[in-house]
Amino acid sequence: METLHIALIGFGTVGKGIYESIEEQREQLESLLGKTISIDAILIKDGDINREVDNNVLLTTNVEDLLSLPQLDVVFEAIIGVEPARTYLAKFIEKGCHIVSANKELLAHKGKELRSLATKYKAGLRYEAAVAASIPILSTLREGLKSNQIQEISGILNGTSNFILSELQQKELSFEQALNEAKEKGYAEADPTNDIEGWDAFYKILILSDLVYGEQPEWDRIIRKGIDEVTSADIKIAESIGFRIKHIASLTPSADGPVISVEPVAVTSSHPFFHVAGVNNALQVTGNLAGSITLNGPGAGAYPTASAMIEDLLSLYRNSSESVFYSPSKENGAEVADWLLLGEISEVMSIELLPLSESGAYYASGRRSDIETYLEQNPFLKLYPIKGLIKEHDRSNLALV
Ligand SMILES: NC(=O)C1=CN([C@@H]2O[C@H](COP(=O)(O)OP(=O)(O)OC[C@H]3O[C@@H](n4cnc5c(N)ncnc54)[C@H](OP(=O)(O)O)[C@@H]3O)[C@@H](O)[C@H]2O)C=CC1
Ligand SMILES: N[C@@H](CC=O)C(=O)O
Repeated sequence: METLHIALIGFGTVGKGIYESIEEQREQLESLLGKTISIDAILIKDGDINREVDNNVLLTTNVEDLLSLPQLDVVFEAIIGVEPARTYLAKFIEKGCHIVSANKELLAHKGKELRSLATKYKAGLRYEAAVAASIPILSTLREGLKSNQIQEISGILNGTSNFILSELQQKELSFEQALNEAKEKGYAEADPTNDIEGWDAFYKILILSDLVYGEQPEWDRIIRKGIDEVTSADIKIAESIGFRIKHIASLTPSADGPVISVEPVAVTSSHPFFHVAGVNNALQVTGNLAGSITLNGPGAGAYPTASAMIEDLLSLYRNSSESVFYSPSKENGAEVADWLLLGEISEVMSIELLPLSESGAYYASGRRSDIETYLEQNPFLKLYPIKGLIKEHDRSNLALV
């Protein structure tokens, strides 16, 4: 049988997960590929750490050692940030190697450049793991919803944030304790700023925007908030009146291009994200023909991420197209939305607020810009968009709480 020569860049949570998963599934993979697999080399940063890998694998801190291998078919990249990953991948693509990456920061910034380089050098570039780890959202969009116009994608896209919010909701833990647990489990990035400030979900939704609409909005026009300002008190008040706070990224088309928001949202029990707990991610995709489809599964961790990357490896040896583009209609989606406001009202304004509890929770309906104007005069109020249905009888019931 022919041999498929592989190298790994990065041997942390994800890199190790890929190595172990290939060993675990070797027989099945080789039978699916019709080739034997050889992991020839691994690039790491710290040459002093002892790594449990086969003696035949070249462990190196010098990328040139990988570039000078006599044959290299596929490079798995799992390091952090744009550089040096971009420079390394460009060199491998120029050699005609296929790339499988999990690096969402790199792909949000440089995906377009790498995709055109890959086309030029006839190399495959896959990155399913970069968005929602094990959930096959990119292949669902590419392969399963090609004939649809995608009207909305919304998702819980950061496993660490969902894990922390769930822990705060279910247990008497501090934010720091929950974050430390997420680090220990390999969900959070080494520097978790990207997770808790919403950057990680921001990069992921940008990758989806590129894939579905062929473009990204201007970054400074995107609302991006993390979970760093969500308190246990917010979570408990919301819970007591039937809401759950979730960190959600949304993508919709508009006449002016894609519109994105990334922020904590109050979801009602009717919404499919209400019960998405722990490290799980979920995506709701609305297609004009298919209607709304929800996918739910592990959004971080060694093996869920390795699963997506190994599926990418298999897809490289099948024929499948790189992207699905759809031109949105000229109509913008409805701008009026439902809002949950938590906190103290200092100045009354001409906006209808429905009290939802005695401990400072209010419902409002209106345009974001109007509500935000209201907030300028009421700095002690926090705003959460609501997702899920609010029926009239729910509103009056809640008002009595
Ligand atoms: N953890 C997860 O659940 C998921 C992570 N991802 C993405 O996968 C990537 C890797 O994440 P993760 O495995 O968690 O990160 P880790 O911090 O666990 O591992 C990073 C690895 O990259 C290596 N590395 C860092 N810089 C360099 C460099 N310049 N040259 C060579 N190797 C380098 C490190 O080497 P050394 O060991 O020597 O320090 C380490 O092995 C990130 O882009 C992340 O966003 C995507 C989906 C899920
Ligand atoms: N740190 C990320 C890892 C997966 O992308 C997360 O928590 O979702």
